[in-house]
Amino acid sequence: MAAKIYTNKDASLTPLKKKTLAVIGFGSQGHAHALNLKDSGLKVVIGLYPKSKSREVAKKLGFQVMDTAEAVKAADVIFVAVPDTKIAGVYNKDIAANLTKGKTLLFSHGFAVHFKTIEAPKDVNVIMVAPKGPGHTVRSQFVDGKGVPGLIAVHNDADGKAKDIALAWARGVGCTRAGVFETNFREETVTDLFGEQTVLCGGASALVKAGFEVLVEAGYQPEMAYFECLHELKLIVDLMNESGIAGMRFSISETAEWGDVSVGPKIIDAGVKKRMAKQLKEIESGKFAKEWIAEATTGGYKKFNAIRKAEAAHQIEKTGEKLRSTMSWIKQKKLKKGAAQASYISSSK
Ligand SMILES: NC(=O)C1=CN([C@@H]2O[C@H](COP(=O)(O)OP(=O)(O)OC[C@H]3O[C@@H](n4cnc5c(N)ncnc54)[C@H](OP(=O)(O)O)[C@@H]3O)[C@@H](O)[C@H]2O)C=CC1
Ligand SMILES: CC[C@](O)(C(C)=O)C(=O)O
Repeated sequence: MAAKIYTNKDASLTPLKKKTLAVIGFGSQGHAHALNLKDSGLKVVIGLYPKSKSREVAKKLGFQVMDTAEAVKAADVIFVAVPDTKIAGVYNKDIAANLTKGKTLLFSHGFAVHFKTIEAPKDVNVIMVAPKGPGHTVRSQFVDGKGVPGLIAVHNDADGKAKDIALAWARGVGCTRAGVFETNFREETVTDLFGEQTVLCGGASALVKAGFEVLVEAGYQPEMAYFECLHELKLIVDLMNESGIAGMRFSISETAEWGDVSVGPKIIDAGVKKRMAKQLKEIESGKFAKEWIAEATTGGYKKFNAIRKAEAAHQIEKTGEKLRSTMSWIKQKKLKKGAAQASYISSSK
């Protein structure tokens, strides 16, 4: 039997009405869920650590901001919207002691629960609502009357209401406008990590940079390389997003389509698939998670920060900044991780 896709008609906000919802963290996902739930008429408070720069941003948007432990105490549903490798620290310090019977712990990615960096008590619901899109898009789509599709999962159903609460949250943040699919924490965690590493973020950016470098190293202008390998990628992916690979091929020239089907598989060949399958095993075995947790904790982000610095200095970024400056409809963002990310948002309705 085909899996059910839940839409607005299958999801009621009632399980969350007259409840207090705490969003812990006000970054990419946190700010989007908080604003969308508030605009859906629900009561939301924000939990943050004392020195967070996001406290002011959240206050200006009309939220009551509390210390994390206080927000957990006050809430019926607690969305842990902090970085995956920090969840255990926040959980042990501020959440565990205040997580009394009947509360619901909610995640938008299964990393901490699946890899057991935390273990919640049995008398608490543990659920997931994972929008399949970046937080800033979860917000901008909602404001436009749309929504990004999402996944729900129930890890622990303490009171028999866990799935209804997950569906209500998915409705409140706009996911049921697009369609919601039920999964489990393992499947979401593994497929999400696989997608972002090999195709969406890791695969796509490595492919774009490789194409850019080949053209520039062969003497072509960086502006040409940027248009061909990065700018137009979005336009092509938009067509795939609207109507599949077939829809994209419908719009491109016959010459491009022949190049696509005859040359593409020689570039992304069996070797790439083999390495993708190997990476899938490393995700499944927990090897990736173990190494990433070590880098983010005992490693102090040393390797990660060095790579971030080198990547930001790549010629493609300077070329892009110059070319995007004439396209006023592309927002010019000053990107700084960890500095009140929520301030890039479109505001509350
Ligand atoms: N980014 C995305 O679009 C997606 C993220 N997810 C998941 O959502 C979760 C959150 O990720 P993301 O939104 O990217 O995170 P961000 O890095 O964007 O934001 C994290 C937030 O947590 C806050 N924070 C850090 N430490 C603490 C603490 N001790 N107590 C309270 N708040 C704290 C940060 O504070 P400050 O503002 O001061 O930095 C920030 O507001 C993760 O589980 C992630 O996997 C899932 C799908 C997509
Ligand atoms: C593709 C990256 C993502 O998995 C996402 C936006 O869904 C993430 O974790 O940020």
